[in-house]
Amino acid sequence: TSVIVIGAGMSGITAAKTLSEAGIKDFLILEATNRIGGRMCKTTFQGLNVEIGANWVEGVNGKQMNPIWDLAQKLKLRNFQSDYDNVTANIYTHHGGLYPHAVATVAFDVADERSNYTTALSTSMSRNKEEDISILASQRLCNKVPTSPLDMAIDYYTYDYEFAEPPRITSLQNTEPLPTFANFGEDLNFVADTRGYESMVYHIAHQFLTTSKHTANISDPRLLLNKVVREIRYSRSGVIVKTEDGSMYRAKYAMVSVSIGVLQTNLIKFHPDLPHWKLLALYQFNMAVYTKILLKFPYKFWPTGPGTEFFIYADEKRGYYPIWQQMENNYPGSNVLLVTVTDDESRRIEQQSDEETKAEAMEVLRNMFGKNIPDAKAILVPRWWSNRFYKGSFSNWPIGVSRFEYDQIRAPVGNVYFTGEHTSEHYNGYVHGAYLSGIDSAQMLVDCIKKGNCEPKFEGRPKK
Ligand SMILES: Cc1cc2nc3c(=O)[nH]c(=O)nc-3n(C[C@H](O)[C@H](O)[C@H](O)COP(=O)(O)OP(=O)(O)OC[C@H]3O[C@@H](n4cnc5c(N)ncnc54)[C@H](O)[C@@H]3O)c2cc1C
Repeated sequence: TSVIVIGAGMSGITAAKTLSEAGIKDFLILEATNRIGGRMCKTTFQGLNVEIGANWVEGVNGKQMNPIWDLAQKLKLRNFQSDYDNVTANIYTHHGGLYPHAVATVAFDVADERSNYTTALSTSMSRNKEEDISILASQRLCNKVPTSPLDMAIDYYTYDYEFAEPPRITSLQNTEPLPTFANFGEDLNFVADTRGYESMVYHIAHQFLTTSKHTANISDPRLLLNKVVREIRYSRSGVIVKTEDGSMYRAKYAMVSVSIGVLQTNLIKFHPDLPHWKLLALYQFNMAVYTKILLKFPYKFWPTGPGTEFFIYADEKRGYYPIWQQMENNYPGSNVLLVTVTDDESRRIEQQSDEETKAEAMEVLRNMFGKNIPDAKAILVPRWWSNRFYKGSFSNWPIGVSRFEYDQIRAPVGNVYFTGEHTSEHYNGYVHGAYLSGIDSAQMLVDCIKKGNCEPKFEGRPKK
């Protein structure tokens, strides 16, 4: 085999397809789980097909076409443009009831000023090649650090809800403005299709892997499921990949597409160890945790209709069951609510029972809607952080990592290549980042195999 691709999520499958199209067809894909798609993953909840991983096509209706939006349209994936416009009118206090619209509007205006300031600051700092700071530091500079429950809730909605980490951690210069929205557009479209968002990965796989005529399942012997890679030995003569079941595979090259969260653990042992420069870069980047909790009710007690899709709960504790989405648009008649938590709250919730989480969520809902609402009949709590094959949901760019270090994350080490959303040049954290990185990393490898160009050029270290 020429290449062993490790992992069959969006990036691994796209990388293998790119290799195949370049005539490199003797590859093998080793995937730890019993399915392809990775963090694009549907499941059933109370009779609905729902997404526990990626849900939105992010970056729609902009000056460039997001390739994932293009694919979603070709596949006619059922989707809905998320309506955030009226969220100012839907912010609940932790004492019960809504904030008066005028109060919330003023708070949103201040948040807008803060955000405009930070974006302008980021642009000028990048132009002047100044060192990066956190988003929080930029908020301090404009003397507008959010401290009240209302301001913190709006701040959470602006930053944590996108990056899954707070402004004190997130890099200013690498997120403001964010290439996803600047290039592909500001809109987000929520996928709610019985085939699942993962059907996009299957669609790509079907274009180059053999499919069984009877079942439409992938039957290609080059895709091996339930193969947990535990060791990669690499040397000038090639790679030897060992899996948990004791199998051993040889190839000239490896393409590693596992998440940066997995690369930060010792699930996969590299022999020799990855070099210090590589480890430093991998360990400095962050794997954030974003958790979408679904709750099913006997009936609706929340407002529905235009302008009600999203509502915010402003607790004294920042990030405590903060962002709610009612699913009437996406799953009519389902009586389902989605609440999103991130970061430390996600980790805390993953470690407690679902019953405890349900009780906490119910208390929050009773704070918002009163004591007489019915208990949830069912709850779904995904656990991406505890899962050894993911260790979180997506990468987030922290302060202290420059473009130079970022390039080290995606740089190959000998004949071991790296791909995945965390290696995307501009779109880390997103499905389109995973897709584009699969193409880019495979192209790097094709250049090496076909043209002997095995030392890809990245930007040098910035001069101080
Ligand atoms: C909760 C959540 C919400 C998200 N929301 C959005 C969203 O709305 N919009 C958006 O654009 N993006 C979103 N994302 C991010 C998006 O899902 C990812 O960026 C993208 O799917 C990552 O693809 P990937 O190929 O890089 O990695 P993965 O999908 O993680 O693929 C890597 C594969 O490697 C396998 N693997 C791991 N370890 C091993 C091993 N040792 N041996 C063999 N195989 C292994 C895994 O099982 C997996 O299949 C979300 C992610 C999560 C989890």
